[in-house]
Amino acid sequence: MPAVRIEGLCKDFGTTRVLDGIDLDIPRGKVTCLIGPSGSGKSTLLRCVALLEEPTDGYISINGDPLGFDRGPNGARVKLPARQIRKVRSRIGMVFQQFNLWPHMTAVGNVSEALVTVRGMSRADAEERARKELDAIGLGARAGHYPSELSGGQQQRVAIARALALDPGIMLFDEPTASLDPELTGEVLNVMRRLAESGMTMLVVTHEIGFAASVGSKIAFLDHGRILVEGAPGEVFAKPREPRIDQFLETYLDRGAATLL
Ligand SMILES: Nc1ncnc2c1ncn2[C@@H]1O[C@H](COP(=O)(O)OP(=O)(O)OP(=O)(O)O)[C@@H](O)[C@H]1O
Repeated sequence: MPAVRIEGLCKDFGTTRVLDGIDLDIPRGKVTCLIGPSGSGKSTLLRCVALLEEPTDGYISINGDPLGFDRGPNGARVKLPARQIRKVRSRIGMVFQQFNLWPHMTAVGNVSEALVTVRGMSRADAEERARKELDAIGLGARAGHYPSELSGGQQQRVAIARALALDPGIMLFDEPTASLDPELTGEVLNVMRRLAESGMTMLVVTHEIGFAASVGSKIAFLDHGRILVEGAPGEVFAKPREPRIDQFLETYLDRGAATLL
């Protein structure tokens, strides 16, 4: 059973259909990357899996458990009760393009807060756990620093530690390096690469084609709300390619990635 199964997923904003019947399995313990032109629906798809957007139609399941909606009698689509939704949703961690750290809290405060408020841990236990998470991503020495005292790359690593502290089974990343200067991108990608090596199930929206080609075991190329091509990097990027993928690569391919393809 895949970690995440997406079936017939559709999302409309007003009269515009942004996701148009997405079927995708996210394998357990692997990295799946969503790539595609701007506006193709990548973030919307990820946000539906995180339940930050309510799908207009279709189904998502996490380890076989329905997320948000289930099939009811007579094939009707039934919204699940809030408590059930929260339980399945709690297995998912998410990292955004913007780091969204609390400015008035230190790194350790940012990582430990949800452990206290959501998981009910004591403040002392939560801070001990937070320090371990920060150590693991090389930020142990910055535990007492405020976000304004950290670089963008360090702030994003704190955001990753914050998500990991809640022990998610699946991590979603929405263009986590898009707001970083190129010299800070590498440190965040390295943390993600190590997380992948540890066997974390990851779904990553990225324009970092080199990362997708080297770390992703599955790539889904979205175009106008549909999956145009899906497969291992070797299949998706093999020549001759879909003309839409060629066009996309011309726009986004950096020199580092060009040597990989
Ligand atoms: N809340 C919203 N209300 C209305 N339209 C939206 C909303 N969110 C996204 N859209 C539209 O849905 C389409 C897909 O957006 P989405 O952000 O999912 O694309 P994307 O592939 O992630 O793009 P990018 O690479 O630029 O981030 C776009 O046309 C966008 O304008």
